[in-house]
Formats: sequence, structure tokens, C-alpha cells
Amino acid sequence: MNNKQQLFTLSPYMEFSRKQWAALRDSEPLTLTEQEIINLKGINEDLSLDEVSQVYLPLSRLLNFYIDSNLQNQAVLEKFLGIKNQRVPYIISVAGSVAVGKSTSARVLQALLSRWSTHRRVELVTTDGFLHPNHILRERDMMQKKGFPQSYDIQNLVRFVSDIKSGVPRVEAPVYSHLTYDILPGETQIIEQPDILILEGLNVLQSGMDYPQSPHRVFVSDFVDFSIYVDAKEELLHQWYVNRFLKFRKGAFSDPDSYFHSYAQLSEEEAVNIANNIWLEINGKNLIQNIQPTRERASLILTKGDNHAVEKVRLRK
Ligand SMILES: Nc1ncnc2c1ncn2[C@@H]1O[C@H](COP(=O)(O)OP(=O)(O)O)[C@@H](O)[C@H]1O
Ligand SMILES: CC(C)(COP(=O)(O)O)[C@@H](O)C(=O)NCCC(=O)O
Repeated sequence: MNNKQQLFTLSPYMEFSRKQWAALRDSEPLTLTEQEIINLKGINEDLSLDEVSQVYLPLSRLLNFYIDSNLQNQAVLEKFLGIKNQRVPYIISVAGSVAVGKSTSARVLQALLSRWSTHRRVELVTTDGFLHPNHILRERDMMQKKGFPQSYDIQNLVRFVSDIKSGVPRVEAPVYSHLTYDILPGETQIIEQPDILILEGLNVLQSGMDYPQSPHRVFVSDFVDFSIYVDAKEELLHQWYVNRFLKFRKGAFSDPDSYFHSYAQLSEEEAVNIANNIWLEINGKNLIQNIQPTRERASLILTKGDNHAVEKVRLRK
């Protein structure tokens, strides 16, 4: 099926094979400097440059078109309201399972969007900063529910995105540490009117239906201009989760401050058992109950196969 025929199928999405999507890079050459390649490799040493040029470069080209058009709309609104030079960040959200590569994709997009000729300032915030601290999760017997809707201070997250979109000059976000496995007390990330904010987290496409405990009708997605869902089969996600856990075991877990420090001494087999358990009891369940059902709310779905290679792209019509 060619691109034109796809427009007439019933799905709300246009679907592209990797090859069709890569061709949409159009005349944009992959003119990364040596330093930029080093920086991208610093984001993730396993990231292939083919992935950058064939998947993320066309995506950043599309996003730049949308952002240009959004700026024109803002100018129209300013003219109508009789105001000038409002600085309202364009918000892109990145959703998907734990271990699908949200953080890697978000950081690659951040690098590509800031290098475009306009040199936009791009900030990245992860929603884990809005988790309740462990002492509250323990009090509520929710340590096994980290990442589930009830584990987030959702009101604070919605207020944060609303402030950003209202043009508040300085907005603070709390910070989560994967090392201490907890919110860092007193630490904040300060966001000062960037051109673009990328908001990454497994909950960014969730809505009121997913938060029956919250009386709020306004949700994160009400402030997001473009939403991305990174998708993969559960067996791959499970495998990627275990692999990352084993990588941490060799690195971060050996730090005495690490929540999982005691796991650094375990045999590989024991560590695999623990990671399997965390996947089956927490992250896998959260995926099926709360994350995957939000997939079709996204503006764009990236479907990954083996080795994190994106095989299919779906873009809302
Ligand atoms: N494009 C990619 N190519 C190769 N490995 C990747 C890619 N994206 C993610 N990974 C690997 O998959 C694991 C999960 O990625 P991460 O970005 O931490 O996921 P998330 O933020 O969704 O939890 C990590 O081990 C990471 O190195
Ligand atoms: C912190 C997370 C909930 C992810 O949060 P997000 O940044 O997507 O809001 C997740 O990485 C996590 O720690 N899950 C709990 C189970 C585990 O230890 O993997």
C-alpha cells in the first residue's frame, strides 16, 4: 500500500514501514558533526546511527514543521488578544512501558531538536520526579505499585505542565533518583521557558479514567502539543528490563548509596530471578493495566522490534 492509499483506510493512523519513514527525511542529510556523534553515543552507547538517521531525523523534521506552525498560531492569538512576546513552550510527551527506551528516545530528540538551524532550547523532564516519596508509598503499602497511577502526585504533575503552558517564567520539578530509588529531598529541576519541553514518562497519556482517586478533570495531555508512544512486544520489554537490571548490577548497584546495593553481590542467576520478579509483579502488570491501553491516544506510535530497531511508524491523520 502506498502513502496515498493509506489515507483512506479506517484507522486514525497513517502507517509507514521503516523504509517509507526513512525516506521522509527528504533532503535533510545526516550532517552530524563528530562531536554530535560523540554526544549521541554518550546518551546510549548501544544507539545505532542508522536509527538516528532513519527514524529520529525524519521525526525531528516533522516536529520542526509542527513547531513552526504552532508559533504562527501563537502569533495569531497574540494579535487577537493584543499582547506581545508570550513565551509558551511547545510540549512533546514520550510515553511507553518501563525499559522500552523512552528516556533514550527523548534524549535523542532533545539533541536533534536543539541542533536544527533555529537552535531551539529544549528541556527534558521525566515524570518519575512526581512519584510520591518512598516513605509515603510505604505508609500506603504501595512500594509494589511504583509507576501505577496511584503512586504519582498527579495533581502536582498537572499543575507543573499547566504552569509551563501558561508561560510561568520559572517552574520547578521534583527529582527522582534511580540510584536511591526515591525522590531526592529538596532537589529540584528548574525550567525557565524553553522553546520546547519534552515530558517523558509512562503516565503521560493517562487521563481522568486512570485516576479515579483524583477529582481533576484536566490532565497532562490537555497541555501536550504532540505525543509519542514507544511500543514493543511484551517479551522484548521483559528482556530489555532484565538486561538493563544486569547492566545496573555491574555498575550503579556497586555504589553503597544504591537501593539495590545488596544485589551487586548476587550471582547472575539470582539477579535474573529478581529482575524477572520485578517485571512480572510490577512493571509487566502496569504495562497491561495502565500503559498499553493509552497507546492509541498518541499522535505518533513507534513500534520497535529486536535490538530496539523501529520497524513501523504510525502517525495520526
Ligand atoms: N535505541 C536504542 N538502541 C539500543 N538500546 C537501547 C535503545 N533505546 C533503549 N535502549 C536500551 O534499553 C534499555 C531501556 O532504555 P531506557 O531509555 O532506559 O528506557 P525507559 O526510559 O523507557 O525505561 C536500556 O538498557 C537502554 O540502553
Ligand atoms: C520510576 C519508574 C516508575 C518509571 O517512572 P516514569 O519516569 O516513567 O514516570 C520505573 O522505572 C520503576 O522504578 N518502576 C518500579 C519497579 C522497578 O524497580 O523497576
